[in-house]
Amino acid sequence: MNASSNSLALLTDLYELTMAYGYWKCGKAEQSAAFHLFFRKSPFQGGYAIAAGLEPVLEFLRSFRFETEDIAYLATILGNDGRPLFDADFLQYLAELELTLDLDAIPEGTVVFPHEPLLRVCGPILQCQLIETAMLNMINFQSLIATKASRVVMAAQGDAVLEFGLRRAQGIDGGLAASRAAYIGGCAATSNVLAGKRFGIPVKGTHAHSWVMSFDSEPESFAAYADAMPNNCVFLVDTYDTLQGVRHAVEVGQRLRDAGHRMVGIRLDSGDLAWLSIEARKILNAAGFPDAVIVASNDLDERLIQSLKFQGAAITVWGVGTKLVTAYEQPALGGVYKLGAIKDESEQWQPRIKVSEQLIKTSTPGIQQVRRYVGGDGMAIADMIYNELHPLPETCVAVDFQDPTHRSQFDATVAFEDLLKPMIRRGDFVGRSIPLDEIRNRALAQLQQFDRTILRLDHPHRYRVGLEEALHDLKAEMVLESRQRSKAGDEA
Ligand SMILES: Nc1ncnc2c1ncn2[C@@H]1O[C@H](COP(=O)(O)OP(=O)(O)OP(=O)(O)O)[C@@H](O)[C@H]1O
Ligand SMILES: O=P(O)(O)OC[C@H]1O[C@H](OP(=O)(O)OP(=O)(O)O)[C@H](O)[C@@H]1O
Ligand SMILES: O=C(O)c1cccnc1
Repeated sequence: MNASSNSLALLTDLYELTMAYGYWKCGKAEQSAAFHLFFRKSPFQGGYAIAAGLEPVLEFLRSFRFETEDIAYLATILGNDGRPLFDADFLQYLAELELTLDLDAIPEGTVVFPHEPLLRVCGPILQCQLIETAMLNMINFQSLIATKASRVVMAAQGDAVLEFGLRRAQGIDGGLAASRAAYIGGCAATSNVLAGKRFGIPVKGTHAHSWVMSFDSEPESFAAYADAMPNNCVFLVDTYDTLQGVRHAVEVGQRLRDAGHRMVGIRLDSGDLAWLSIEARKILNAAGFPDAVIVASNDLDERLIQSLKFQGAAITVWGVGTKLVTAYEQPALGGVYKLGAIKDESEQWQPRIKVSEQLIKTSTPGIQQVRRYVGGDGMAIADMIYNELHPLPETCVAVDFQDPTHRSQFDATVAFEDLLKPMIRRGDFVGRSIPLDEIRNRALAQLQQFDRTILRLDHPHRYRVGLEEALHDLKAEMVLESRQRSKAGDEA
């Protein structure tokens, strides 16, 4: 019997399971821990990211359990000694395991910055560890693509961006997840029909060169397309001679108009997109089609779109595929998942730190929350990461992450929002499932809260993210202690 399940409990790195086994063996399985998922550097040389991937994480957690066939598989894994890696009793423990974790998360579509916890997981350390890899996988990829999309959409300056990436995406899940994330980042539609069905994203498309090539002539191909879909005609005009193609589109467009329909526009997919679009616009306008859209595609990304805008291109809709869905110039967001605190035998939280030679890689201790201060004009002023284990003073001081000599003060009159929201408590979902359109609107609205100097594509102005002073001091103390301990160890 193959009771097929949606659970992805085995979607993990083996070391999560070996650690889980270790925790179980040494009696630490139920010890409470707090982990944070964050990235250290904004992608694409930019200054921000768009949080995405939470809904799939919630789905993963909702369906998380080790099925009979998962347990049977785990029983077949052998260690280096050729014996089963895991005890039967441990596998029985996994078979009965139900997650009892707390999860707080920054909602999808929020503008986020390096070092800010996008997710905070509290509960039995064994459970925290078992879900690490899958959560990183989902948040890293979708946040990366949502960010890429938001840059592309920003470069398009209000023109629609269509996501055309499925055929060159990183596999099936990469294609689906990318379409979802690209929509969050502001794309208007996708060519990916399954993503449309699954996530409710608008689907749009034109036609390929093969359509034109399958007829004896281009006009014949356009006419046949118009017969089949008189209200959905965006003619691909560059199969042979692009400007001649535009004239052929115009001829068919006039026939459509005479029959009471409307040609939507044309698509350019090769050649000098700036020059061709300007010439095509002249032809379309002269023929009485000033509203016909000009779609462009061909290896576009945010920089090329910016350049084409600079050149005065008359493109009104941008079809962007490969470079968007593969995050071509930076194919991964380096999100990590670090332990911030653990409870001791007397149930007191003890902060923990991972010290690194590189200050940027030294983790932040405590149970963290992110506070975003907002000015009277609605613009974000700065973010402050604080430790929920310590009460905040009336006036908070945020010590800049990169430059500790820079400190900002926020008294009780400054408006703020705490970004991490309760999603799961003791295994039960307590958040709200947010429709994708609402997430997308949140991202678009959030971007308005940040100065364009912060959002610009390259060498952006740095938005201030700081550690609340007491947390900054705790971190500094813990780093010093750790250094002293290792020095003492060296000397002993
Ligand atoms: N005006 C422009 N400014 C900057 N880059 C452009 C401009 N027009 C097109 N490009 C880009 O130049 C690259 C090459 O385009 P081009 O159409 O010459 O080659 P191609 O795609 O190999 O053509 P074909 O499909 O006909 O073989 C593409 O990435 C395209 O987006
Ligand atoms: O360049 P991208 O940003 O990835 O956008 C998608 C590309 O995919 C299609 O080309 P393809 O050659 O696959 O098919 P076609 O015959 O429709 O041009 C389309 O014409 C675009 O050029
Ligand atoms: O509809 C289109 O024009 C399209 C779809 C996928 C890839 N390239 C183009």
